[in-house]
Amino acid sequence: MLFDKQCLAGKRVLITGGGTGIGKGLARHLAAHGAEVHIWGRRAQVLEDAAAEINAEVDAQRVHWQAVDIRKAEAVDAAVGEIWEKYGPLTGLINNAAANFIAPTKDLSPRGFEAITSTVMNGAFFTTHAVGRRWIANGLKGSIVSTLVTWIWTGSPFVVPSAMAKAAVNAMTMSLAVEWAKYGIRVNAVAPGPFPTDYAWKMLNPTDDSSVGATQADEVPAGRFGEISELGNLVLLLQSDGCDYITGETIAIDGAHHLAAPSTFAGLNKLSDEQWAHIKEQAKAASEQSKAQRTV
Ligand SMILES: CCCCC/C=C/C(=O)SCCNC(=O)CCNC(=O)[C@H](O)C(C)(C)COP(=O)(O)OP(=O)(O)OC[C@H]1O[C@@H](n2cnc3c(N)ncnc32)[C@H](O)[C@@H]1OP(=O)(O)O
Ligand SMILES: NC(=O)C1=CN([C@@H]2O[C@H](COP(=O)(O)OP(=O)(O)OC[C@H]3O[C@@H](n4cnc5c(N)ncnc54)[C@H](OP(=O)(O)O)[C@@H]3O)[C@@H](O)[C@H]2O)C=CC1
Repeated sequence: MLFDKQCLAGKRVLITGGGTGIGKGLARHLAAHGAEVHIWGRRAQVLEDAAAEINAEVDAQRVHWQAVDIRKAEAVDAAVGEIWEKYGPLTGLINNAAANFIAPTKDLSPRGFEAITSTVMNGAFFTTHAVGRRWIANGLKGSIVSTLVTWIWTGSPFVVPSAMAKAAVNAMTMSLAVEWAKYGIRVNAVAPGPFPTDYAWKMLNPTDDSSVGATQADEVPAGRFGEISELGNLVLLLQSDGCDYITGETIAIDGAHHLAAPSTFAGLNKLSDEQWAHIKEQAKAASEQSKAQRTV
């Protein structure tokens, strides 16, 4: 293990979207290094199972969960208040929850645009605001890390609402780093390259036709996908007290994918309307399955 197993003892970190994929991996990594972790999502059973699995691994009740839809500002504020009252102040926040699917922009409906942007942009703001204003009111320092994507630098066709909303969270990162530095609140972000996770790959690569640069390992200069423990180590460093002078930064962790430029969905330009209809059908079936499990 690169870091001491107790290096995050005394830390209390909220991870939105912490019940699956990268968020769950980060919850596991931070809990394995001594942190108390709070995970959010909209499916109670998924969260309960994730918390139980990690708690069993660390042999402690270190992961707690709440079913929260981050698009609802009041619910976000109430849930953060509940953490403060029941457990104590958070020391860190990871804005990780997201929604996304590939689609030709000309065919996007306003509701499709809103489903993605309201989650990524509004959700990250509501959560940051609910946590940050409590830190400021209580005179506490804190660390915010948002999970972005390298499209904040390159843009990407076929995922325009995601690229726009992630760029907005990048702007929030730089802006609040300046506004909140005087309170000891650090605001950073990570921009992962491809780290295959179940749900993201159902949304971003649902058919054989949709296998292009952004979701492939062969064009990553490092020659492989990212591993969640690597991302975990970076986030751990940003959540620790070891590098307090880093703020306002978005750090790419992508094996140089975006510098070599195959990191977007440009390869989807070749698809026909029929192929897109099939992609939509597959991605929507995956969404419906997960929506049937939502409890909020
Ligand atoms: C280099 C590699 C980079 C990889 C970067 C990864 C980035 C990611 O963010 S991956 C994250 C993937 N995870 C998720 O998306 C998890 C959350 N997802 C969901 O909640 C659903 O899948 C959702 C995105 C569809 C949103 O659900 P909800 O808010 O309940 O929205 P609705 O189902 O009501 O749909 C709203 C609207 O959107 C249209 N729509 C849904 N799916 C598609 C699709 N695949 N293609 C086109 N349009 C879609 C849907 O039809 C609705 O519009 P209207 O028909 O106009 O009502
Ligand atoms: N995987 C990859 O290669 C990359 C991922 N990223 C980013 O990493 C993060 C995690 O993605 P990944 O793990 O792959 O995908 P997942 O789909 O597994 O994670 C998204 C999480 O967000 C939660 N979520 C979505 N909408 C809401 C909402 N309204 N309120 C609360 N929670 C919500 C989902 O849970 P539920 O649906 O139950 O609410 C889910 O747990 C995202 O920000 C993504 O953009 C960035 C670059 C690359």
